[in-house]
Amino acid sequence: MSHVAGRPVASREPEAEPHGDPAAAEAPVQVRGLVKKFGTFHALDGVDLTVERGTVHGFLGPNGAGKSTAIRVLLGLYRASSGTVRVLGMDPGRRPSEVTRNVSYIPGDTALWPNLTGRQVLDVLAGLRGRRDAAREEELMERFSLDPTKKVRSYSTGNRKKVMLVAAFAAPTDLLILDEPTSGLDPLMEQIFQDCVEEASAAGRTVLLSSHILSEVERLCTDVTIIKDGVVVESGSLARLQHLAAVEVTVHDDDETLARLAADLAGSGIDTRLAPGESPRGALDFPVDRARLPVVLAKVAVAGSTDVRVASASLEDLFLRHYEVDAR
Ligand SMILES: Nc1ncnc2c1ncn2[C@@H]1O[C@H](COP(=O)(O)OP(=O)(O)OP(=O)(O)O)[C@@H](O)[C@H]1O
Repeated sequence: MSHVAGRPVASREPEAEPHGDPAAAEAPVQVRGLVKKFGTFHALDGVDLTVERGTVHGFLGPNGAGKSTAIRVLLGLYRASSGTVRVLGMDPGRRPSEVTRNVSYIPGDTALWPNLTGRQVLDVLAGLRGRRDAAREEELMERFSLDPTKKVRSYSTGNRKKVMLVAAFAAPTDLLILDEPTSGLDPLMEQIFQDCVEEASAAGRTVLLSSHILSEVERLCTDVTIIKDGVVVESGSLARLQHLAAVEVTVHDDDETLARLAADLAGSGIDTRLAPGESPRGALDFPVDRARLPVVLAKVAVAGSTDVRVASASLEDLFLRHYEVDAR
């Protein structure tokens, strides 16, 4: 296998879809009504997902929501039970090898060949793909501080992940599908990962990023899809979803004024999270639907409070809304 080390590997099969093809004009990932059953269990139950060209799209959801299953269908590793799936203009169920050759994929569980060195793994992966940017691989190995001469079995979890990161970012692909790519990375490497995603995006590459690290998604992603129990519960641009979600209102004043305001708001059905008889202790801090904000501000004005702050929901607020329903 090491015979291909350090030099470009010739393509053994024809390219999937040349650029300029009508397929190049459509969104790199288009999924409609995707159902994936394991026996009678619906792991995915009618999922729609569109990842537009050049975007970094966050794919979020609680454990067991169906993210990895959906990603495996995108790569042709699982067959869809029903629905339509197009990746780079191809049906991965019918052309799995062409899809995998043209997509940089980091699986959630990084099982590599234990007897190969990091470099030999990169050789194999590049050989399977049929195209390689060896100079970029060297640069990324340096940035991720990866010693490619060690055998995989001696690598830590983080170092195994780095081999996949180097292979994914260095490969000359237009689409990266990354399934929890930073699990096991230390904060410094996480930072380098984020830089690499931003560089990929700046170069016009499209990224689908499954992650549990909300700060990572908030920094990197333009769009998000949140999935739960195999069903999409939110999807769209992050800015729009944050706009539609509840806002957080904070009012500072003396306790007497705040207690009066809380009672007034409660009379209009707005819960300020202040239990009966509880002191506001200098601040009221509560979420409210954006549509009801004018009512809240009118009551704040009547109370005579002037120290008021309104903040958009964070991705965490958005996400926890769905988690909290789960916990009930
Ligand atoms: N090969 C399989 N056979 C049977 N059930 C499976 C299989 N793969 C996944 N599942 C089930 O499908 C559901 C979705 O799993 P999946 O791994 O896609 O979730 P996930 O969103 O990636 O979760 P996590 O965040 O924990 O990685 C789970 O209930 C899981 O147990």
